[in-house]
Amino acid sequence: MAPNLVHLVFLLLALITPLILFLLGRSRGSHRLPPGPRPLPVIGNLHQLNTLVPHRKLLSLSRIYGPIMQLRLGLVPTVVVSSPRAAESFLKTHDVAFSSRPRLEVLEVLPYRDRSTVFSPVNGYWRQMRRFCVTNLVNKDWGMLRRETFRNVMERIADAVAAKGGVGATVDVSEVLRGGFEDMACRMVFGCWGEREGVDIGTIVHEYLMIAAKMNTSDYLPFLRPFDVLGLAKRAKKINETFDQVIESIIRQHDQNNLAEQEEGDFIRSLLTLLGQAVPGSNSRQARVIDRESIKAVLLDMILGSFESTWAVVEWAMSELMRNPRVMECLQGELQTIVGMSRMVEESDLRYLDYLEMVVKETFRLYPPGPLLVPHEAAEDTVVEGGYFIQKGTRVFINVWAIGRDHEVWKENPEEFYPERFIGSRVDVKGCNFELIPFGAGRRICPGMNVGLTSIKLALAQFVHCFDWKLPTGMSPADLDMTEEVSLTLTRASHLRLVPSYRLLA
Ligand code: HEM
Repeated sequence: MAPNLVHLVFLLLALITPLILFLLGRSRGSHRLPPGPRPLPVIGNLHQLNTLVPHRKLLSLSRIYGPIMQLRLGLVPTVVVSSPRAAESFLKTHDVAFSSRPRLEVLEVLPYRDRSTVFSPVNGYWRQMRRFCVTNLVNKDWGMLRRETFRNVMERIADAVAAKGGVGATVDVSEVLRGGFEDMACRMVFGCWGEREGVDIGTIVHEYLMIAAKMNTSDYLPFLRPFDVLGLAKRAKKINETFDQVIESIIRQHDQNNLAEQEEGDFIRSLLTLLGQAVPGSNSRQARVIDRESIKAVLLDMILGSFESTWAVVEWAMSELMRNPRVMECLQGELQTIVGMSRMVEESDLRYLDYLEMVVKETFRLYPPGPLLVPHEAAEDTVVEGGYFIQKGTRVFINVWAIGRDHEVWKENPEEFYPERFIGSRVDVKGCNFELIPFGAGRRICPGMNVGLTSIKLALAQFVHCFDWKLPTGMSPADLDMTEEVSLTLTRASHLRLVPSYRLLA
């Protein structure tokens, strides 16, 4: 678009926005809106979130304006929730009203956009597909796969150590973790390894998460949609074509074989048995029957959900253990006592590893993989905690990252990695204690929570039990770079590189 036209559009909006807002304000009657920073014409508070780490900026704003804070991002009213009590009001007391999802622009270019369960409103289609995934994927017994995956990962590390004569090999822990978890996710969801037709599925997933996480101007200033200002729609189209080719080839492979001879645990084959089934309560935008697009959408949902969120937690936990040798020593001591030094950790050991449990909770508190959850949207006008009025259509961010640092809750030095804070505490991560909700809570709580948690615990236990770890020569714990990168997932910006040595008896 010619620059003059863009200026004209902005000028017009600058003139009419106050009027629209005035009219919207009148229709709220006497209700009280949450406090928040004053928005600018047209862009609202978008300029305040122009950062790579919006959860941090939102925390500092909430310290000024309170745990329920109203912003205007472009034309979209947005509420940010930053305390356990406020989160409970949105995700439990008014769960029905806030379980919807906004329609993001990048989704519009996906051919199966209306079939995604992650971005579907709460309806019959969402319920049916989510239930199906829980029964046929998430609740399956993945013990053997996990055992094999982490045994392979440990062997790869041992090979690296052996190649250097037993000492001094530097291992890219981030890369090893990512590889192991991605292969495991691909085998669970697709029944194949993470590379397909020369395409690395992990790279596709990362690109999707990066695109979905960008503060896309067109989502907030819808009149800019035709111009794809940040080029995100173009990127989404491209990555989608690649994903579609990969997923078609995987489905065809499962399709060619006889469906009657269904192998136990083959998720795609189970999904294919749904083809043509009617969807209860489907709306006009979604499928009335389950079709091939629905199957692809669900596969994309599951692979997006299960990739980065898992390995990122182990990566952060290992980083904190390197910065806190005392905690590492306690954890290794527990493993030595409970598991012994002559074998690797088994899944059946996990229930006895209380200190490991606390280390994992502490990692989730400081590094929740989804720092703002997936955005929710108000499906109806609602009055929440504190008597604040939340208008239908308001976008809702739950700042889980800020809740994990709430001074009112985590009184003893919230910034410190201190697993012992959970001794004698009943707080867990499963969505009932709103001070720690890395998986969300309520209707939209992560369906992959149990499988994710077990994989994380087993991976971390193996890393710490099978090897001793040092920082590369010349580096002290304080030198470790802890800079964050946010796609939809909070990961380390730089790879974690460490030097392992054998720990278990041969
Ligand atoms: C440590 C591992 C994981 C973490 C921390 C995590 C976290 C989350 C979070 C925060 C949400 C959004 C909740 C909300 O909007 O309120 C979510 C949703 C979701 N997760 Fe996970 N997740 C993990 C593992 C998994 C796995 C292994 C799968 C699949 C097997 C999965 C599949 C999904 C799906 C499909 C949704 C969308 C649910 C919906 O909108 O109804 N996640 N997850």
